[in-house]
This record gives sequence, structure tokens and C-alpha cells, in this order.
Amino acid sequence: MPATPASRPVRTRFAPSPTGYLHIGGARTALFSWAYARRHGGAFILRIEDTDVARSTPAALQAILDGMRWLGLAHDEGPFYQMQRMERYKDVIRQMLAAGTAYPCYMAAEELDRLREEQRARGEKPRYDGRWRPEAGKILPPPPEGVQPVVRFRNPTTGVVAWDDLVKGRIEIGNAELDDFIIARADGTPTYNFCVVVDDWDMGITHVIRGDDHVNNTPRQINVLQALGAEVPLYAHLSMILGDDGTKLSKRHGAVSVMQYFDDGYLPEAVINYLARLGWSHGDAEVFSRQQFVEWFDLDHITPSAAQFNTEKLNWLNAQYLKKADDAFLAAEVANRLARREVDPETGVSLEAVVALYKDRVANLNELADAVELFVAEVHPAPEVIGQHLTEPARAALASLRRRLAEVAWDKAALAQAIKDTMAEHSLKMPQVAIPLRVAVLGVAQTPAIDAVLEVLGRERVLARLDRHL
Ligand SMILES: Nc1ncnc2c1ncn2[C@@H]1O[C@H](COP(=O)(O)OP(=O)(O)OP(=O)(O)O)[C@@H](O)[C@H]1O
Repeated sequence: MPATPASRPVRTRFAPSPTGYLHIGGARTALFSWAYARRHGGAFILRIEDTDVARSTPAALQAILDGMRWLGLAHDEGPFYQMQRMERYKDVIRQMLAAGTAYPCYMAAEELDRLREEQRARGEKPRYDGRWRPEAGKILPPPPEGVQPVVRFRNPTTGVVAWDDLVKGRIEIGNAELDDFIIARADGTPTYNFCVVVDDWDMGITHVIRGDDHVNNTPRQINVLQALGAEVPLYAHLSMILGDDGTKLSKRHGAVSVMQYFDDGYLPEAVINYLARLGWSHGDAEVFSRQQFVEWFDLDHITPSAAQFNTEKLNWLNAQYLKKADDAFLAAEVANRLARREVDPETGVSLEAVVALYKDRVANLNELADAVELFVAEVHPAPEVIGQHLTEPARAALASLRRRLAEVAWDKAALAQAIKDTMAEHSLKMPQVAIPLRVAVLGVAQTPAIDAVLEVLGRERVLARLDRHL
């Protein structure tokens, strides 16, 4: 029995055009392709569809590669660049011309426009009428002088082209609906749908997992593959991710770059978990690791309808991942962010200890870095904060607390006792001491437990910061 795409080792691909950054919609499509290959021990191929020379830029390419790397979606083969494969496409076009599965068409653009106008006027769907299509017994006019022809694919005129979409179910299109589309322009450059076919064929793709904005291309691509005698891969057309406004996210409309989520302090693992749940589910599981996702992932549980992006849910997941994250890992992430702000993170304060105090109180790495910055950089509370909290009675209490702190053993229990003794001495309640103390040592009125904060700051720093206000 001949091998089928379903019986061969899985090969999937992600094929972005470098005409802008990688956005959440494209990233979700990339994730599903990647996960399917990983799930089945196959290969994930990265292909850069850079034939739109006017819109493709090196910066966009770099942004896509950065986004993929940050999300941990490593490719096994590639990146392959379509612009480097031009000779191969032209070869296949020559072969098709020789085999008669493609033919030159000399119809001028104005002529085609006129034809379409007439068709529209008659209430017909505008389409090429096959006037240069060779048929048995048909006599073609002599090619006009000096006109470079386009090359058209000889699409079957009868029957249907059908596939069992792994997400959408069976799809059938009558061949009569499809005209002979152009596979090479007059200047010889191959067109998008043709390059994709040759690539999927040459790269041995078994599962084309892509956005359903491509579903209309599929019947044409299948017909060309069949004309080439190539194996037709299986197709899975994923629903579109819609933005908050309910329209398709695209580079040209409303989408933010994946790397914006890095800038905004999201953990890639949280973004991956979020993307995994966009239009796919495994029972009611919400929080799961990348590894777990790969083990569970299948195409049967993908919702065919569009999925809407929801920032609140992403934020919630990010907070879950921050809470669970390892302190040393978070400390390193925060150190990088502080360095980018030109704040020296190496000041003797243990970043690990600070992140442990804050990781279940913040929504993202930037907020965590803000908190750590209070410990490692100079703090300058706003004058109104000082005015409100560092009143005369508060300063008197802080002065006697300072004397105790100069001598006390530096651990949480002893620090808590020193604060209690100060409260008793001045007949104050906990917040009347703790809040001015927070303002004096960290510049803000709200912090985690103050004894823990003092312990992490260290005696020298606490005394110096108190002295500035006394
Ligand atoms: N909003 C989206 N939701 C899901 N998949 C998407 C979305 N936008 C693009 N894709 C898929 O991502 C892959 C790469 O697409 P591509 O690089 O053409 O991005 P694009 O944003 O559609 O570009 P453009 O804005 O130029 O149309 C394709 O498989 C495409 O179907």
C-alpha cells in the first residue's frame, strides 16, 4: 500500500510573510503546527513567504524570528526562503508547460478587465474564459508579437475537488467554480498559490495547519498538486483569532506584536498556555504546562468558530505563572529588566528574597521589577506622601524604633518584636507605626509584611533610609 500523509512521519510548517511582526493570531497558528509535530515526534518547518518584495522587510523577518524564539517554538528545519527558491518554481512551471498541465496566455490585462466588466454587466461571476486554453480540436490564434504571456494552470473543468478538513470537516468545491489561475506572471515570477504548492510538495508536508483565511486557496492548491502527481497533504484550517473589537487580528489591523507581551512583562509560558486555550480545549483544564499541552494536543478538539482575544484572561494566567515561578528564575528576569532601566541590581539585597515577597502580588514582570527597584535603588517618596504619613507623632515613633533596630537581632521575629515594643511605648496601633515605616524605608504606604520587608532590606539600608527622614 502506498504511504499516505497520515501514515508518514508528521511534517508541519509555519509560513509567515515577513511583512510585519508576529502577532497573537499568527503565533497561535504557529503553536498548533509546532505542537502537532511535537505530539507526533515529527518535524516542524519554518518557511518565510517573502515573495511580496514590496512589503517584506528584514526587520519584519527578525521580529518573526524573535517572537518564535521568545515563545520557544523552535523549528526543526528552515527557515526556507521562497525568494531563494525561484529557480525551482520556474523549473516546475517549465515541466508543467511541457506536460500540458499549464499553458501560456497572451490575453492583455485591458482585455481581461473588459471581459470582467462584460461578465459583471450580465450578472455573471467575473472569471477568465479560457480563451488561450488548448483543447483538442480548438484552434488558438497566433501569439501576438512582443507580448510576454502569463502562465495559467489548466484546472479541471468537471468534477469536484474535495478534502476532509481536520478542523472543518468535508469541504467540496465544483471545479466549474474555479478558473485557470495564473501561476507565473508575464515577467516569469511565480504567484503565491503556486509557490506554496511546490514548497509543500518539496518539503514533504503531511499536515498543512494554517489559518482559515487560506481555505479558499486550498482547492486550487490541491488541483495543482494532483496535476504534478504529488501527494496531497492533509489540511487543518484553524479559525481566526479576533481582536477585542471582533475583527480578524492582522498585521494591518489592530494586532500587537508578540514581543510587545515580552515588553509588557508577560512570561512566555503564560502566553503559550493562553494561546493553547484559544479555540482548543482539553476537558476543563485551564492551567497546564507546555509539555502537558504537547501530550494532549489533537486536532479533534479545535473549535471551528473564531476565537476572541481576552486580555483579562491572559493577565490572570500570567499571575498564575508568576506565583508558581522559581525565585531564582524571576530574580534573573527582574535583573535584566532593571539593567535595561539602568538600575544596578547588584546592591547586596537578595533579589530572590524580594521576588519571593512580591510574586503573588503582581500581574507582570514589570510590576515585579518596580517592586524590586524600591529595594535596590534610592527611593524618593512624593512630598504629599511624606506629608500625609510622616507626621510628628509618626517620626517620634520611628526615632525610637530606629534605636531598637540598631541593636536588635536581624530576623523577622525580633524585628516584629521591636515594632510591637515601639507601638506600646507610643500607645500607637500597628498601622500608625507600620505605614510611616513603609513610607520611610520603601517610599510607599503598601508593602508585604513589614517585618519581612525589613529583614530583606538589611539593617544598614533600613537605618540609612530612616535617618533620611528623622
Ligand atoms: N488573526 C489570525 N488568527 C489566526 N491565524 C492567523 C491570523 N492571522 C494570520 N494567521 C495565520 O498565520 C499564518 C501567517 O500569516 P501571515 O504572515 O500572512 O500573517 P497576517 O497577519 O495574516 O498578514 P497580513 O496582515 O499581511 O495579512 C497563516 O497561517 C495565517 O493563516
